[in-house]
Amino acid sequence: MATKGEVKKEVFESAEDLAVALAKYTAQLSDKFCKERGAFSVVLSGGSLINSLRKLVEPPYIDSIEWSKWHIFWADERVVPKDHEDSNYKLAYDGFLSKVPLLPGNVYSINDALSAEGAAEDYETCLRHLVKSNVVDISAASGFPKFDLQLLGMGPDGHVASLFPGHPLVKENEKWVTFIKDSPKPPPERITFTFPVINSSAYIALVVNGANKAGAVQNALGNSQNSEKLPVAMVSPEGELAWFLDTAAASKL
Ligand SMILES: O=C(O)[C@H](O)[C@@H](O)[C@H](O)[C@H](O)COP(=O)(O)O
Repeated sequence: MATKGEVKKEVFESAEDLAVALAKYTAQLSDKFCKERGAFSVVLSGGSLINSLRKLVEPPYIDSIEWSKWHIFWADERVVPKDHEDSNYKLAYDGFLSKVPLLPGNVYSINDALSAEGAAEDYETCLRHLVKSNVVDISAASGFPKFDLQLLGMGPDGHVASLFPGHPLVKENEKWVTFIKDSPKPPPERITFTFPVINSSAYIALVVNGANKAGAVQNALGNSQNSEKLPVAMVSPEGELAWFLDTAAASKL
């Protein structure tokens, strides 16, 4: 069990080693939460993270994980139809979700018929129902939903979810889910979890690879004195933060 506020960091020689370790970590947490709560709430983001989850769809995990107890959410989603190439849902579905026996009703994608603002409100309403029914835990400390595991990537600029450096959304501290219409990374319209929701998590895995991310990793984990904190450096869950880095991303540490 994690110590409150514990930060772990592991650096992997290859993408393969990282994927193996991430699958093991996720499967162990799945066991723990399925036993303790009868459910496992898992938050995905987009990007290369989905490929890093590829070992979960293979033995032994494909057979040993209690997939019917998983509930899948998105830390951020682009406001595009679910079959659009830019959709984080489509990315996750094609690369991961369609390959494991989840219950379709346990996959909480955004309502793609709504505007960005409407979709964010609708997603927050959905989360509030799931907190009431105990599918999603609530943090006694913050009053925000407490997801069992958030699997987050990071952009080269240090963004996490759709919380970008210097953007006012980084400071949102009331809403659970909000929207952005001027994302510096296309597409411009997205919905995103806010920092209080990210930081109420029981476990967060930050999965980061590539030399173009070394500076942002240094900002979060190194001794960068005068640089302003990037969003990734504000990730500080109630529970455990585990960094999964490749050697290139860790090269400035
Ligand atoms: O909607 C998005 O744009 C993604 O969710 C985004 O937040 C992603 O996780 C990072 O940009 C890392 O992406 P890579 O791992 O592909 O660099």
